[in-house]
Amino acid sequence: MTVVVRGAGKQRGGRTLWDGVSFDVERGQVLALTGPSGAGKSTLLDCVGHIEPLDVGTVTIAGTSAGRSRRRARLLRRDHLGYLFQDFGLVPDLTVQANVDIARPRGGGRSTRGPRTAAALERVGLAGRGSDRTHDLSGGEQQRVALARLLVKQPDVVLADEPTSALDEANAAVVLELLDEFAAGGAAVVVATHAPAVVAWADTTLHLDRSGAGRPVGGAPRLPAATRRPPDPAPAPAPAPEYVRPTGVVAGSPSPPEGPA
Ligand SMILES: Nc1ncnc2c1ncn2[C@@H]1O[C@H](COP(=O)(O)OP(=O)(O)OP(=O)(O)O)[C@@H](O)[C@H]1O
Repeated sequence: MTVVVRGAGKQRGGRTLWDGVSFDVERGQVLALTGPSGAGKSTLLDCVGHIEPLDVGTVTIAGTSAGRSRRRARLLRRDHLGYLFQDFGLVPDLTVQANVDIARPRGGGRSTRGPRTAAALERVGLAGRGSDRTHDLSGGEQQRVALARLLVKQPDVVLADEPTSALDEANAAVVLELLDEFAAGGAAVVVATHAPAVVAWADTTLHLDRSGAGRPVGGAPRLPAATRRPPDPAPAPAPAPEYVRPTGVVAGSPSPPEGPA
């Protein structure tokens, strides 16, 4: 099990965002975190990502629990975790190449960095753009740079916060396709999202209901692969491009929540 969350709770401004949250994400599985705005999806993602601590409970990543140790949390971030942030998480004054080179590649030393970066940029459609300044790129292009960084890093766990919300359909399809590849390669993927198409694409859903108790009311059984596709697009002047998750992706089932039902 790559991600194991048990009895997690978090308060913000004196309010319980969520409490008693428990879930597992296996290798190759995609979990969608859903819930209304302010329910604490991004905060839960940050806690799983060891960007901020839980108030109570535990998060175990690839068999390691950092507990209260900042050093262990930093090592988990470095060695196992990869992020797609809503604001792309890039350094605006650096070039595209430098932003991808920030990633610490799994296996291989510095000598492999250049070729890996070049291959990753080509994979996301940014070949030849390595010397561009990041702040000159469109939002979709910046998200592609962030994806290239993940391709170099190849993390065990990919955490994505609204990864398609600022993108047009073509760029959103690229993001889901790449996230699919990470899952197919054995990563556990957790996506905070409002997008019905992303929820339909994911294997399982964990719903934060903003009840104060903050328990996950979701954890829907994984849809059969054949039905795991975005819903038919609403009638529109032009048909929306649609991304269908390929079959054969390894995926598991969610563990029942441990919190109060
Ligand atoms: N650094 C912070 N300090 C205090 N409160 C915060 C902080 N960050 C977020 N919050 C509050 O915590 C609550 C949960 O925020 P969060 O961004 O996790 O929700 P969300 O479900 O991801 O929302 P959205 O769908 O709008 O992105 C909100 O009420 C927010 O105002």
